[in-house]
Amino acid sequence: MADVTEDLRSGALFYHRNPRPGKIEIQPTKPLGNQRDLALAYTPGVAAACEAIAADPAEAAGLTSRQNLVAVVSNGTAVLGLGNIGPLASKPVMEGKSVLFKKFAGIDVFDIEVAENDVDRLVDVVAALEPTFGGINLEDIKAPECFEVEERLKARMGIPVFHDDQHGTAIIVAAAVVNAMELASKKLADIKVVTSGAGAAALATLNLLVSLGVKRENIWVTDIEGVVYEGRNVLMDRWKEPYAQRTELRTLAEVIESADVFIGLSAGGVLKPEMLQRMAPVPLIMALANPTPEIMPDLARAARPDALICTGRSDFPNQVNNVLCFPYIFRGALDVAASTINEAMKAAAVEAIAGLAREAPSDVVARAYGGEARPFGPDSLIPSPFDPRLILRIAPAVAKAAMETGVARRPLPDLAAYAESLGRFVFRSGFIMKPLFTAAREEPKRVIYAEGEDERVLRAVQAVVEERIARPILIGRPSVVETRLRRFGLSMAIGREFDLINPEDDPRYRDYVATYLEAAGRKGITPDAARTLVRTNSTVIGAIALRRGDADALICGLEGRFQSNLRHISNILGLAPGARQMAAMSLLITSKGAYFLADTHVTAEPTAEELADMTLACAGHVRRFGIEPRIALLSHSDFGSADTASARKMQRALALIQARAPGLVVDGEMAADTALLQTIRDRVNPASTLKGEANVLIMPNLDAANIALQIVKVLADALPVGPILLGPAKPAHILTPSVTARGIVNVTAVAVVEAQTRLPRQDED
Ligand SMILES: NC(=O)C1=CN([C@@H]2O[C@H](COP(=O)(O)OP(=O)(O)OC[C@H]3O[C@@H](n4cnc5c(N)ncnc54)[C@H](OP(=O)(O)O)[C@@H]3O)[C@@H](O)[C@H]2O)C=CC1
Ligand SMILES: CC(=O)C(=O)O
Ligand SMILES: [Mg+2]
Repeated sequence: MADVTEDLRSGALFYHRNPRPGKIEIQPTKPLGNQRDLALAYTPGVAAACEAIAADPAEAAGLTSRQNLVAVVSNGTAVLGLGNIGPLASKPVMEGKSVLFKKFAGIDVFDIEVAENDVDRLVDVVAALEPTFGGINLEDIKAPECFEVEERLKARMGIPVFHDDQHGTAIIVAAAVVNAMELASKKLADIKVVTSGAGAAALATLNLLVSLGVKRENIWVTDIEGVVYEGRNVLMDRWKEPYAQRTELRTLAEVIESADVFIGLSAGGVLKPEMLQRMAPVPLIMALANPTPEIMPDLARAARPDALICTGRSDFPNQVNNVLCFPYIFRGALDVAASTINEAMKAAAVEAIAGLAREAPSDVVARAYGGEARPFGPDSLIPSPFDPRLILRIAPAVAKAAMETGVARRPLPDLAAYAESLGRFVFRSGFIMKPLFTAAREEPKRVIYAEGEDERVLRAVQAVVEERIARPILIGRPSVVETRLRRFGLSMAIGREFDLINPEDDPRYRDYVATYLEAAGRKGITPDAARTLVRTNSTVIGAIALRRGDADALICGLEGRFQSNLRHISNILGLAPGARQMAAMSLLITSKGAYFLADTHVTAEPTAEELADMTLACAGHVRRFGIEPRIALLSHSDFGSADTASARKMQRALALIQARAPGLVVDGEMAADTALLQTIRDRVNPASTLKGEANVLIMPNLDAANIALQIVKVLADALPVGPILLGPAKPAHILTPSVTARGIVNVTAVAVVEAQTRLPRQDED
């Protein structure tokens, strides 16, 4: 493998071998834990599902996984740019495509490698798979056979058939061309396009570009035989024929003269630096062969500093790869049960992808690329594959186009709701956070961010502004904030979308010192210390601003220790009426559901009274998520099975809680599995007042809570939200240094809703 380092090669082999061979497995989606499940899933119960489908084939969509199942089919004749390596050797690529379908769009895939090169027989094999699948993705089948295979399958099958190397590639190349021509101020109708390659990807790309306005007479095609010209009879076919030029020119080196766009979909290294010299000003060079591009970007850049350069690889800017398209075009098609993927659906995908690149980059993109996400420009012509907005934009656009062109068998009643529902594939926090975002948007509050110069805060604040959930106030130096906004390509501006407190120069400085001394003068803060801290400690500044009513909520904690931030907040804000101490609740969003844990960050050994306080405070917060709390007081002991001090403490806490909030669903002390599984609870204590799975887990001490939080977070790949600070007089949250921008946005929504509806006194629950 040229241009793939030995390090990457051995790393890839290790990756594929360990911890078990391959990249994908199949998981059941229903329990099969007992005799009854067996009778439902298999015989005799399964007969009911079979009969329903026999009576009405449309029932298959609701009774089987077919509607979310795609076949990635290859015969291994044009595997990447590796050529005809056969179906077995193609399997790693097909498994890879399957993983991408699943990870990016939640689509299940069987990869099907077929040892068959005869077009008739290959068509028969694939067509016969129709009962199994909701869609067919043909992959790495060489031209010209691939054209006929696809055409005939489309005619025969009632489900989408999509040759990814043709159309996935065409769509993403077209999006990049559209954007590049905008940057270069060139019109599609005027540009000269030259290809290297006249295969599946190249010809489909040219067909799409022609439909978008590129003139056929301005297109010059070359392949292994050189220029495709009128009268050539070697390696010609009816798909190349429309691009044959009446010309004496015979080589790529000749036809590249004055070209605006080079599209390489052939083989590594065929484009030479001297050829680039002769291209038009601001040429677009798309060297898309995998794994080795037609020219390496550094060589191209050296030859043409003004060029816009794309490759198919993830290790260079502008990765033009069909992964940006195929998961999402299928998502949209499957979700409306489209009978086909037609031209309108492809055009919608081009427009969605091109448009997305022109939006400001998201924080998730930035994280995936180590802070290297760029705003729209020469090095960011198209979105990155990790842009979470791809699915949100492409799938609805495709579904809409399918509906408008009458190929959607199950049109969606509400496209906006559909687009929103796709968030589940992106932010696992999307659904559970939804009620808070909606509520926050109804009455945005002023939220102050202590670490206003931090990249994550800036990216989060851009999202907060776009989501319209708060009016942000950043603590930071204006020059630093402005420079960083520019560097990260964020469009918001000081005074327009957000306000700033400059710690080095703020007219309210004296007032803030006075407020600080009034709040904390009797808590060991001397006037000298107050003057210094009000200049240097952003948590102190933020808390004072909150106390004075200059803001409605505070978010801090990206810097400094949790306990020291907590001390400042306690000193300056004090406790809410009825609260006896602070506590922290953390939300963990797992694939099994959402769980709230307390006290994960504040009190090392809470008393029974403190546990009762925090439980009631947690219950109030959990309801803000639209969730009815089902609370378990956890212990090593199960309903009295052990007579230890900590078990007795939890029992006492239960009595206190029940006395103060008789209606609350709470029980304990119990073990964690008893809390989470009704079946165990039925056995251990059938009389438990807790029914169903607990969603609020109160831990006996800080160690247990924090350790459980971190273990579940890591092992279950759970998404944490919080910590959510319980007990301060005004909404203030101390995040942890590892928080992400998305985490900051989530806690902002929590804080805004909290500011809108301060908790009732804890014993009013
Ligand atoms: N970045 C991306 O997303 C994608 C990239 N690709 C890449 O594009 C390339 C082609 O894929 P695909 O269209 O599926 O394959 P095909 O086999 O259908 O087409 C290959 C084409 O390249 C031509 N070709 C091969 N070697 C040379 C050469 N040395 N000089 C000029 N032309 C040559 C072939 O010519 P002939 O037929 O005359 O031999 C043929 O026209 C691969 O490298 C693949 O990895 C493909 C899909 C997506
Ligand atoms: C990306 C891809 O599909 C290919 O190179 O074949
Ligand atoms: Mg391919």
